[in-house]
Amino acid sequence: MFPNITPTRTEAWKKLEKHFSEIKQVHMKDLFKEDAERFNKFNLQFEDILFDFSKNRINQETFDLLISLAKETKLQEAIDGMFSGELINKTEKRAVLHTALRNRSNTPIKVDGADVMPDVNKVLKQIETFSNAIISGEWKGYSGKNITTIVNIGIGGSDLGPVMVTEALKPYKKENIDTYFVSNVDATHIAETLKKADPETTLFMIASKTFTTQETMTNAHSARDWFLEKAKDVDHVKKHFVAISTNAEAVAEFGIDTQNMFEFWDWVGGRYSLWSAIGLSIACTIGYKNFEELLEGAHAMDNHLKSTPFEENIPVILGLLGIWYNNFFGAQSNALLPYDQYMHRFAAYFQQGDMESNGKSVDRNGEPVDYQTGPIIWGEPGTNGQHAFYQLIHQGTKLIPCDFLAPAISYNPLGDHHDKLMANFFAQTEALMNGKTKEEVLEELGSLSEEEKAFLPAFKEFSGNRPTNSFLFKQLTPKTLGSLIAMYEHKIFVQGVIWNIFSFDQWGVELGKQLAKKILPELEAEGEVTSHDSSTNGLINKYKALKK
Ligand SMILES: O=P(O)(O)OC[C@H]1O[C@@H](O)[C@H](O)[C@@H](O)[C@@H]1O
Repeated sequence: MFPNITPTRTEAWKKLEKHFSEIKQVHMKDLFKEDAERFNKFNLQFEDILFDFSKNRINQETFDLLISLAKETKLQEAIDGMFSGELINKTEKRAVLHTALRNRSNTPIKVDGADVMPDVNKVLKQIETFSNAIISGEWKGYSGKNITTIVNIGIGGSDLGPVMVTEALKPYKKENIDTYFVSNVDATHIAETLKKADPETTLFMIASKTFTTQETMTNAHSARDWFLEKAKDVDHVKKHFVAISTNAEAVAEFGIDTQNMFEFWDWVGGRYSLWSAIGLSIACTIGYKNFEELLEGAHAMDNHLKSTPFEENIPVILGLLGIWYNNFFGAQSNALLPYDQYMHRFAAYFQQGDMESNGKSVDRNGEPVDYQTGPIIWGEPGTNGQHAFYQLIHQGTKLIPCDFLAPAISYNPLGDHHDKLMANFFAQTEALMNGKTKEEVLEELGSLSEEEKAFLPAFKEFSGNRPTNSFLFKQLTPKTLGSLIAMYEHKIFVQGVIWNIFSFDQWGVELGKQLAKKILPELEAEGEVTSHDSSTNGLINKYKALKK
C-alpha cells in the first residue's frame, strides 16, 4: 500500500521544528571552520557525478532528522510501489512507470497483471529502425529526396523534454538533420519555423499523448495545409507526418497512417515522457545509440534510488534538503543554474517537471494541506544569470536555495573560456556561503573618507549563509544527462511522497482550457459579449473592436 502519512504529524517533523529554532542562526562559515571533514561528510559520488551538499545549512543532526522524516513517511514503500506498477496516480487510476521505459535490465514490470516490457521494447525497436532510416537517408520524402528537417509539433511534456535534451546534446547532433520544435498556438511559432523548411525534405512529428491538445492539433493542421500546398496529393502525407500518441483513433482521424504511429501508454505522464516515443525527435537528431545511452543513464539513477540507503541516496537527499528550506526556512523557490550553455533549457524543463507535479494544495485524502508544497523552479545558465538576477540571490530578502551544475570538460575547448566559467561557478557558491563582513568591507574601503566608510558598508556587506548544491560531472554525455534528469525526477517524487500529495496528475491545468473553449466562439461571433465578469467582458469586447 502506498503510504498516506501527514508529514507534520511525524515525530521527525516535530524534532526538525525544534532543531530548526536552534540552527537557523548558525552560519555555514562556522560549520566549515568547526569541521575540516565537512566536505567529505556531505558529498556523494554517483558514476561521473559529484554531488557536494556541504554548503547547506545543516549539521549531522539535521541530516539524521531529515533521513528519519523520509523513513517515517515510508518513502521506501512508496519507491517500491512506483517501480512495481502500483496505481499510485490515484486520481487518474494509473500506474507511474516512466522507469519502465528505461528499464535496461528488462526485468518484468506488471500493470494489471501484464508485463509491459515487451511493448516497451517493441516501440524502442520501432524508434531505432525509424531513426536509422531517417539519418541514413533510406527514408525518402514524396519527391525522392532525403529528410533534412524535422519539425516536432507538441506542447508541455510533448515538447519540453525533447527541446531540452536536443539542445543539451547538440555536440551529438547528426549533421544532416536539423530539428525544430513548434509548441505555441501563436501562429508566429509555426510560421517562423516553416520559413526554414521545405515540404519535400521535412518530416513532421505530431507529438501528443492525448492527440486532442488544442495547440498541437491547430499547429498540426496548419503544417498539413502548408505541406499539401506544395505536395498536393494527400497520399504523400504518410511520408512526411508521423504521430506519437496513446490515442490511435484520433491519429487515424487526423489522416496519419497508424503504421507511422509510435505508441506510448497512459502510465507515462506527459512531463515524464521524453524516454518514451516522445523521444523520437531526440533519436532522430542524435542517433538511436545516443538515445539509448540517455536511457542507460536514467536507468542507473533508477537503480540508485531503488536500492541505496537513504543516507547515500542522492535524489532522496536532494528532496529532503528542498523540504528543509521549503518547509522550515520558508524558501519559496529553487534556482537551477547550469554552468553549461548547452543546458540552457534545463530549468525550463523542470518548471513543468516540478511545478506541474507538486503544485498541489490538497493531500492524498483530499484535505487541504496546512504546510507548503512544491517550490517555484527557475533559472538560467551561468554566467548570464550572474549579470541579471544574482543580486537578489546574494543580497535580497528571500532565501533562494540554488543548484549549480557543470561539466569539467567542455565540448568547446576554446582558450581559457571553460576555466573562466568554472572560476565563476566556484566563486559564486563560495560567495553565497561566506558572504562578506563589515570588517572585510572596511578593509577594502581603506582610502575612502570617514563619511563614506560610515555610509557604504551597509550596502556592500553580504550576509552569506545562502545554501547551494553543487553537481560537478566529467562531461555532459547522453548517459550523464540521463542520470541528471532522472535524479531531478526522483527528487520531485521524494518530495511529493513526503508532502503526501499526488505528484502525477495535473487537474490545475484544466479550468483555463475549459474556459478558452467557451470563449473562442464568442470571439468569432458578432456583437458584444456580456456573459463574464466586467473585466473579462471589457477585455474581450476591446479585443473584438481592435482586431476589426
Ligand atoms: O501530450 P499532450 O496530450 O498533447 O499534452 C501536452 C500537455 O498538456 C498540458 O495540458 C498538460 O498539463 C501537460 O502535462 C501535457 O504535457
